[in-house]
Amino acid sequence: MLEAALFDLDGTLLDTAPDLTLAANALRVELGMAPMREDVITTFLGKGMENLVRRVLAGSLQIEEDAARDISRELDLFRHHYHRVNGDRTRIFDGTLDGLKAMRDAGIALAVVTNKPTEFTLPLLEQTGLRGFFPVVVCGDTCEHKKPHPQPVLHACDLLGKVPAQAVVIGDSVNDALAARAAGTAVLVVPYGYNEGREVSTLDVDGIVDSLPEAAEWIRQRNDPAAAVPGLA
Ligand SMILES: O=C(O)COP(=O)(O)O
Ligand SMILES: [Mg+2]
Repeated sequence: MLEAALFDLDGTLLDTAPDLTLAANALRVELGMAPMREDVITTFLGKGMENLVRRVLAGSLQIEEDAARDISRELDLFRHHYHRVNGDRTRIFDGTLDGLKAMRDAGIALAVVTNKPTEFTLPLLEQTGLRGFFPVVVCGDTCEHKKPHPQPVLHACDLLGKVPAQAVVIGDSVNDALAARAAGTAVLVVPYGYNEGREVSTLDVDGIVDSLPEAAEWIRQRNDPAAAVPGLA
């Protein structure tokens, strides 16, 4: 029985790419680099803020192996720019509210599991009116590891008092899929988010749902298979 749904934030609940692009380009311009297209920067999202800044500095999804290079100054600059615009052009995806309400009404415990740092996540959830849905919010700096590591997923399950077999991760990317599989939860993905430029059909998941109401229906049928097959009930 699925009793908990763990939501990715960027690309699943909220379309945050426009604000992240503004901040990324403000950083590039400040450092004397040309701004980049939003659709390209959108492919850099998913593995957390430090990875994003390394990709933005490299202008490429592939960052140099020199991942040890100290970028604390650039991270501070990015943080400053992102705080200035965070939320301004962010919008809630169609279906987010209806899907969350359907799951809440069905008694499903809801959590956010995002790679976005806490300092940007909580204001966004407040501003968009989503905070009240989530008794548990696990951010990119909550645990030692981020998605695709299973730790934040397992931590959210713990805080909700559920075991992984009772939970489904609902996300948009390879990072959600890998974290969920490693944690032992079910996993659904939406096709409208950010998957580092790749089709979600390439991912190892239990299902692709077009919207969060469809995810709520998937959970309902999974919990009550007879309901999906009239006549067998
Ligand atoms: O911060 C990121 O890189 C992406 O955040 P997400 O885990 O909510 O998609
Ligand atoms: Mg995401």
